[in-house]
Amino acid sequence: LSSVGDCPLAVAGLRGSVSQGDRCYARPLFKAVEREFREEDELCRADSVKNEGLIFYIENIQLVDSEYREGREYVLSKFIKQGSFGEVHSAQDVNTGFKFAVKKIDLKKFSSEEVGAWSTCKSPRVVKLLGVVREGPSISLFMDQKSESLGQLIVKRGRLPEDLSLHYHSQVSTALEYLAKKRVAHLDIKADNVLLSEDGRDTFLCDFGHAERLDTQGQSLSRSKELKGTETHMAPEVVRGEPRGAKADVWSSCCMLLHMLNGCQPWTRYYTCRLYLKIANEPPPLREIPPDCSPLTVEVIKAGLQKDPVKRSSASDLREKTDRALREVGGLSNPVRGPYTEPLYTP
Ligand SMILES: Oc1ccc(F)cc1Nc1nc(-c2ccncc2)cs1
Repeated sequence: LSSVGDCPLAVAGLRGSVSQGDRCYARPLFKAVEREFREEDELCRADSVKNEGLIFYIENIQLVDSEYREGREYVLSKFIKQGSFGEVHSAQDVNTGFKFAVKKIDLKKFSSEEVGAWSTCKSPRVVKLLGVVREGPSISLFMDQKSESLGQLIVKRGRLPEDLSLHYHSQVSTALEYLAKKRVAHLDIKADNVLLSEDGRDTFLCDFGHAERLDTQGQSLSRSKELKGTETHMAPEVVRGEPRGAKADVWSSCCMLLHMLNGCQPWTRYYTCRLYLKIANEPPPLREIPPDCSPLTVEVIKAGLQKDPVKRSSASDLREKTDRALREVGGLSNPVRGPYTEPLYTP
């Protein structure tokens, strides 16, 4: 067990236990570990359940005899939500009292991309992945616990004021700028996957369950045509099964901006049927931009909801436009915990 640099890492012992090593080996190792896990005999009996994985931040998560098991080294507390491919609970380390969130994924549904893409992201705008441990037939992903998601705040407030919506959109665009530089597409950008700090002023992107790595041209390496993400926020190229990349996240971030401004997801007030065909064939949902929005906010949404990904703004262009729009409305002045405002339309 040795700590490396400022982020001691427990690297998967391919056989049996959790140990430490260097983060930069996490990804190829994780491919190997994933293969290992898959090939692993399904006969792992309860008493010989394997416990192996990577713990990135060892000071808060304490291994015991180089193992980290639910019910022993940590305990689950309340159920939080159904994340992508697994249930999310809040949890606490028995020895340190450290609280965190954990998503438990069935081994068969586990994609090494969720860890590979996430573990390369070290940005203040992306929630920290604290570690990954296999527990028999499932994989547990540990992350920093946050108080609530942007999705929950929108439900509480009905819809958000323009300045607060632009403030959050600017931060998410910053996260997308970072992901694009790291050649990662998240592919499930939505308010439920944006977590808030205690005071509600800072956002953290989470849930890389649909993430894909990008090539030097910014196109997904996975070549998968699988429909990924949340239908109301899917970009036209995604629903058409065309090559998708970082620009798909830009489209989704503007769907999220409409969700914040209106209090309802785009398309849902006009259609109840499957939306894929509407997204592919109809014009972008610009008619859903609230009439009282400032002109620069309209510019942001028009630039991000270009159906052709080539014409669509990049995350960095969109962040600049969003910051200008926020300045035009006088900056962030509304409180995060403010009054309930009736959504423009309740489905
Ligand atoms: O992909 C994950 C990997 C590990 C986790 F622990 C959680 C997630 N996914 C999500 N977690 C949340 C959430 C967490 C904590 N508080 C409020 C919401 C919303 S989506």
